[in-house]
Amino acid sequence: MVNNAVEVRDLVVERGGKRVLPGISFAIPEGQVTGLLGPSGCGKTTLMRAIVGVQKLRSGTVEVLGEPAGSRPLRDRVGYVTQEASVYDDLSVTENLRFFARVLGVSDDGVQRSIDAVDLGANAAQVVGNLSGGQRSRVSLAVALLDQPEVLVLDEPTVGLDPVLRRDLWAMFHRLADSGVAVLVSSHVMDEAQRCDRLLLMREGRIIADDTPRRILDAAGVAEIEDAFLALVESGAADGPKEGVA
Ligand SMILES: Nc1ncnc2c1ncn2[C@@H]1O[C@H](COP(=O)(O)OP(=O)(O)OP(=O)(O)O)[C@@H](O)[C@H]1O
Repeated sequence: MVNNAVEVRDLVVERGGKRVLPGISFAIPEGQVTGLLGPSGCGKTTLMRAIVGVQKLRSGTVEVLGEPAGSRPLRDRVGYVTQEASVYDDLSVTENLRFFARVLGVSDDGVQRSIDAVDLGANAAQVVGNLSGGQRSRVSLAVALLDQPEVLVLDEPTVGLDPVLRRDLWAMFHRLADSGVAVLVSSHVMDEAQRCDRLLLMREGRIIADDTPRRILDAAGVAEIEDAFLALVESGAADGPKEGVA
């Protein structure tokens, strides 16, 4: 049986006076890579913020590993990588990792393991300020991996990466999932959909599909997720809240 790492019920979030999430419910299983896909501005980041517990909720509940999102017992069990690299530009890759390892109480073995996991071994001694955008975001990812989280939330981790690196990162997400981690990856690029075990398709704050890529394609009778998305929008699936927790 697949256990759910995250359960969201009737979640309503308002930002700047606007209802960004109008009341959504869904679950994210452990041991799988779940893709959160939808156009820019549809609410992906807001939803991820709610899952990691840094977003004020208007109503509804978000449970992670059986605990309220953001609660103390989850501190070292949930990893979050934002779109902005949150590392020190004037330190090298290794120095950054050592710094955060000390803060988190992780041994130096963890530093090397994290650097290897994101394939930055060749850049380990380089100052982060001199790295490319994609390399910098991989340093943030390495930091998030330090304490071996059970839930890993990644906001558009593959933006701007070349195809080889993208492929390698997706392979790493699947390795983590195979070890039991619930990996949630957002993207506004629909062609990343096929790399996910499950998909949450999102539009204007609502989840319009929650299933495997195969079943979403079959249900719409199309070959591409982008076409399935369009078919769901045209069929009106995007107009009302989707009921139930998968
Ligand atoms: N700090 C904020 N104050 C007010 N409104 C906000 C704030 N941050 C985001 N919003 C609004 O909330 C909505 C959802 O934004 P969000 O960043 O969650 O979307 P997204 O799907 O992650 O977009 P992207 O793919 O471009 O990152 C947008 O309409 C946005 O304008």
